[in-house]
Amino acid sequence: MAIVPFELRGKSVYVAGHRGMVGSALLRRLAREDVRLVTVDRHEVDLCNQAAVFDWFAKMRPQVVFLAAAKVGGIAANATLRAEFIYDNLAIAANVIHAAHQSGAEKLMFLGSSCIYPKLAAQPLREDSMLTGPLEPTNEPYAIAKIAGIKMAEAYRSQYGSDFISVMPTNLYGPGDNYHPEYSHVVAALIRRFHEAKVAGAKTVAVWGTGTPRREFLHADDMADACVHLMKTYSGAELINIGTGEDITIADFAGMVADIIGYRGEITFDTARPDGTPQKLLDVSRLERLGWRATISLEDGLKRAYEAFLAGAPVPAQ
Ligand SMILES: NC(=O)C1=CN([C@@H]2O[C@H](COP(=O)(O)OP(=O)(O)OC[C@H]3O[C@@H](n4cnc5c(N)ncnc54)[C@H](OP(=O)(O)O)[C@@H]3O)[C@@H](O)[C@H]2O)C=CC1
Ligand SMILES: C[C@H]1O[C@H](OP(=O)(O)OP(=O)(O)OC[C@H]2O[C@@H](n3cnc4c(=O)[nH]c(N)nc43)[C@H](O)[C@@H]2O)[C@@H](O)[C@@H](O)C1=O
Repeated sequence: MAIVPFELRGKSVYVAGHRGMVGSALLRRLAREDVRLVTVDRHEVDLCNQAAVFDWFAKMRPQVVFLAAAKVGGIAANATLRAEFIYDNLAIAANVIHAAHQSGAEKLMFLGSSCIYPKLAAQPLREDSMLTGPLEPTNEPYAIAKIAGIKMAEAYRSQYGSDFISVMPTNLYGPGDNYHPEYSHVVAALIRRFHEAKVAGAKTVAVWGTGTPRREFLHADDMADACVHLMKTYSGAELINIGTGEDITIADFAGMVADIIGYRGEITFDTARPDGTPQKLLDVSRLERLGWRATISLEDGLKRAYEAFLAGAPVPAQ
């Protein structure tokens, strides 16, 4: 995994999805770089609208693109809104990747997800395990759309020589997360639920599933730093996992969140809710060979995420 330097300095950099958790973390991180940041709000350009995306790219011609925009959600959102997850994420990937090619973007980073790996692939998950087995059913539509984006980036590199790279983040959390009571990811869901239980003096809190699945959690600010690092150092068709290299059971994680929030009641497990993938710990050896490691510990990251939650960080409309 050779380092291929890419100069960001002085470039126009478009962050697609700039209002989201990762996108806003990218804006914070890129503020430390000498770049010209370019963003466009969803009501101006819906990235599912091909003509609008093509027109905007033809006008703005961003030199560098971080494609963080997507329809995103936790296990219940993915299992329920299956058509929205596949349509929106296919459309966003196809429109933005093609527009970046048409407008001559120098480099593009596509954000995939760890759910693209087979449900029961060997752990830790290596990048070359993609498409070697069946996917986790709850998020298959989303995963298929993400795999299509990955394959698009690869195909444009092959046919046109486009410097389009794909990264596979693990589960993420942090400021600007989505706290929707049903559709959020587990970190945001438990922060909100334990906080509300503490405030209400509730005796018990139900955590979904059996508590036995294992998950790896990376703070959004670490994620943004890794993305900028890889944009500056990596060029190739191979995927790069982005994670911490450590995981925890949902049961132990729930206990950690309860302790940080100060909830002292009982934790129960609602096994009518799905567990999803039993484990999805990423092999981060490629990332480490490219010179990056996570720096925000789960405990410190959760404390920061809870502070952001309490400070009323933007919580998207329900
Ligand atoms: N969160 C996680 O645990 C993980 C996330 N990822 C990936 O990281 C990336 C960022 O995720 P995250 O920040 O958590 O997601 P968020 O939902 O916080 O942000 C997604 C952003 O995409 C924008 N967006 C969605 N659809 C459209 C559209 N049709 N047109 C324009 N903008 C649109 C949203 O805009 P608006 O706010 O205006 O709706 C939002 O700003 C995604 O590609 C996701 O797949 C990968 C692994 C884990
Ligand atoms: C990032 C990744 O995120 C999704 O996959 P996931 O990791 O399974 O998603 P999750 O964060 O929602 O759940 C993780 C685990 O947590 C348990 N769990 C407990 N209690 C709650 C709870 O209250 N809410 C949620 N959502 N989960 C809970 C839940 O039972 C499961 O075992 C993909 O759809 C896809 O989007 C993707 O790529």
